Amino acid sequence: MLRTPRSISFCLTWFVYRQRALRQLRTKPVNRYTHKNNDSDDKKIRHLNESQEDKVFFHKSKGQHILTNQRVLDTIVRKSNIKPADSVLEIGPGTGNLTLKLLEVAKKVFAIEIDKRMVDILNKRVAERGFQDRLTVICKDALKTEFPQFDIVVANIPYGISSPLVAKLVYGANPFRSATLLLQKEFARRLLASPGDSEFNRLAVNVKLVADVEFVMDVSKRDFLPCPKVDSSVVIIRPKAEIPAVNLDEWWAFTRTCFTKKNKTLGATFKQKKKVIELLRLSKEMVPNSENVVNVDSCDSGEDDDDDDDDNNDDETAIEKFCSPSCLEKETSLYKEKIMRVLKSGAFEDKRPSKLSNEELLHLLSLFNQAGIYFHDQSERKNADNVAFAAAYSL
Ligand SMILES: C[S@@+](CC[C@H](N)C(=O)[O-])C[C@H]1O[C@@H](n2cnc3c(N)ncnc32)[C@H](O)[C@@H]1O
Repeated sequence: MLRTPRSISFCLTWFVYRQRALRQLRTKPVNRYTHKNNDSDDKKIRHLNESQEDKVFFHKSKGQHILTNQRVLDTIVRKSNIKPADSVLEIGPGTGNLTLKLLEVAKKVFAIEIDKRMVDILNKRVAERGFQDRLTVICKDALKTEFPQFDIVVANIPYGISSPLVAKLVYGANPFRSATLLLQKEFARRLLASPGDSEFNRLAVNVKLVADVEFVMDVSKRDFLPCPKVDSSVVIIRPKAEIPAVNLDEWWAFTRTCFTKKNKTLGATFKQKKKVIELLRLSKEMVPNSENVVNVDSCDSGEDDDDDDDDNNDDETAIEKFCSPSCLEKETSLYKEKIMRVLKSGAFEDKRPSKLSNEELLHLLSLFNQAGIYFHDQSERKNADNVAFAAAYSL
């Protein structure tokens, strides 16, 4: 009899505590700085953050994972081979762990950071060390900002912008010696991949056209605060002294076509009706009535002919203004034959893009262009400034 009230009271107490604990869990910021280890730099950062009026929380959406392993930071700086007269560009300095090390060896550091809270912490730490005269912080989105002149790049970048950022660097207007980048491991593997590797894709092809990529080291996720879900790697990208004479817009459009399905044979890719119509439409827009395509006048009106491929309606509508449905069928079929002739002439029909070197791909593109087949409207703008570039191209 006496036991019942006590157990009810116990249950009630347990329930209240549980509700309170659940509420706390729900209100706790997801990326709160909670990681514990004994690394001295870790303590420094936590102390630094706690000394701020507003405590700093790290945002996953901005890729805010702070590198705290001193050995890794030192290796990155050492491998970057920074000369005393060098200006270094750092993308995403965060709280400044890497920036402080860069300032010890470089003449000048330009740091582009999107988060004002990080900029405040960075400026404070840099001023404490007396380096403020050699640091210029640009509080903007690195993809939407013109880069200043720099000699080399050293950065632990936010992984979410890896592809457009690498594109902006290697295809941008600023000449530079090298870029030492800490990247997501899988992304780094794709940059390093060679023809025939499973990771080899359009990114590798496009970067390899203009730069060499060297592997430096893998970095464990445990070396970051807060700890990310993925491991990382450091690579060095070095722009090539000479790059092939190729229209880059044409090259990107060509590699985009070839690598849509990188393991399909080129014959299968270029046989697709949608692809043929796309290329036919482009050739008509560039050179209406050119000898590259069948003359519209030579086609009969053929209004009774059916087209049974509904998938291609958009492309077909786009070129309807040029000819009737039956004429389109004939033109498409003749254009397909022309494309296949080019592939056969270079023995490319049965080859897969994932196994081709850049030299082979360049050769195929030149064969297409010689035959009057283009992948990008040659009359369109050629020199994108590097801000527009990053927005427009993702490798
Ligand atoms: C991975 S953290 C690196 C922090 C620091 N470099 C380190 O190694 O500890 C990436 C940093 O990039 C910043 N960031 C994210 N998106 C950015 C962008 N689009 N432009 C510039 N900075 C950005 C984040 O706020 C964050 O501070």
